Amino acid sequence: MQIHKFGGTSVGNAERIQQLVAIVEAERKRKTRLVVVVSAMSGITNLLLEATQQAAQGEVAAITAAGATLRARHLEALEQLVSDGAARYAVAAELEAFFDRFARIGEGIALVGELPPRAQDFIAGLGERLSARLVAAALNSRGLASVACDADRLIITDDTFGAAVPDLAATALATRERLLPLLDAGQIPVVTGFIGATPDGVPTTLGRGGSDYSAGILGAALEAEAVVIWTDADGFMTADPRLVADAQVLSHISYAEAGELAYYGAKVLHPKTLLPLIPKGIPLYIKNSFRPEGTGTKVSATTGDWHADVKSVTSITGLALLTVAGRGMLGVPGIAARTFAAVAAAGVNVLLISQSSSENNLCFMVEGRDAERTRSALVKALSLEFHHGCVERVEVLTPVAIVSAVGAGMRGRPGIAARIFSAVAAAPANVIAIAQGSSEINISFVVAESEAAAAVSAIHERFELGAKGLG
Ligand SMILES: Nc1ncnc2c1ncn2[C@@H]1O[C@H](COP(=O)(O)OP(=O)(O)O)[C@@H](O)[C@H]1O
Ligand SMILES: N[C@@H](CC(=O)OP(=O)(O)O)C(=O)O
Repeated sequence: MQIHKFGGTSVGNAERIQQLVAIVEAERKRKTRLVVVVSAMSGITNLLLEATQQAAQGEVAAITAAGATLRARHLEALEQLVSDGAARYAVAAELEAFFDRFARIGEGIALVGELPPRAQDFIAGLGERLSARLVAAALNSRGLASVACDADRLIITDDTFGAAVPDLAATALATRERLLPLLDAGQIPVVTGFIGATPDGVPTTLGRGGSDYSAGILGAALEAEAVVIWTDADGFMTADPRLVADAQVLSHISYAEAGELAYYGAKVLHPKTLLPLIPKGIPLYIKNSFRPEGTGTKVSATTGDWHADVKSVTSITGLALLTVAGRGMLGVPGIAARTFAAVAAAGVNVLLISQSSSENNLCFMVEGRDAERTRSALVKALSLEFHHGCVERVEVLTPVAIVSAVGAGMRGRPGIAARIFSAVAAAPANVIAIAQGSSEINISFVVAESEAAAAVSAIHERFELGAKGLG
């Protein structure tokens, strides 16, 4: 049994869904038991969230406008995908019920002028409920028996709306109980990615981009033999192909390498996807739905791509660097603990940490949108340190980017950092802060956002990642 997940671009319109059907048909010939996981059509999650946020400001017209786009995109695709009138009518009626719920909840939000997290999560996951029905209808009209399944009856989570944490044991039970009979009956379940529900059935979401994670969770629950992520890139590449024209596909990398790459900006995979798969040793494949004949990338416990050092360079932009500084910080215990406790209490995610060895400067990276909130939380939490003069400043530098060089072959090999930083200096790009984990498979550093692309290209070139052609 395999899980095949299709991202927003791969279900973005009728033509893309036809391509999905062709892929599933070909895979079905190789494997009888398949589970399909789908994201919302590209742009739909943003449309839904932006409209409800505007509604919460009292702009009810935003709901009407978004509702019209939602309806047009899905009904137009349905029209092209299902020729049988009765079948189309039945699916259209299901979709209409969701459009109606969106309008009613949206109007309610505008009326009360507030967007409760619970309502936000329900709205955020509507796109997946719609696309799952479209995809199942398209598969059925091609003679591939399918049924749309809402994951709020499969993936059981806590109630952290917007970033819900799955209960893997409860999920395995629910998923096996509901999906195995469908698979036994020769059906293809088409499961909504991104969404789950609390044990009492309140819908949640797994975090933006979380449909990949859904595929990983379902893969582990069903003990799949493989999880395949269909996206719009050929696989994990030596760099983002939008930044480096001669980036190459990596044919086989390890879970650890893929985890680092995903965490540090390779958007082809949500960083949490591998977590449920690793303990079970289930391999994951990334493949391009625009070029299904390509070999893609295999991700497993071992690494097949032999490469002596750096394998891939990634970057994340739109970040801010916060620095807590003061000459009096030297030898004062607990400043780091108080700093990060305050950051955690503000609900802010830290992407990288670096401390100068003289201990008078501690810096870390957060998303740009969290910068001001983090700064004020720190000024408040460190008020005693300010008072005693051991902390003198909390500074924000933005926009900055993290650039990361990743490769299992970097471990224990001297001279890699020197080659990375001489390439970056020649780019030219100025390195603001550096971090290396003790796993030694990743060196990350901070540059001004405007210099990130040049730094990525310079490392890619220095390590001959384009020319060599890995794998
Ligand atoms: N190292 C990398 N390897 C491959 N793709 C990358 C890498 N870094 C960034 N990307 C980008 O990630 C994009 C895929 O992410 P996304 O559009 O979110 O996919 P989907 O909608 O299918 O979930 C690719 O188009 C590619 O430009
Ligand atoms: N639709 C959701 C979940 C998702 O994973 O989408 P995609 O696979 O298109 O990145 C989002 O936009 O966050």
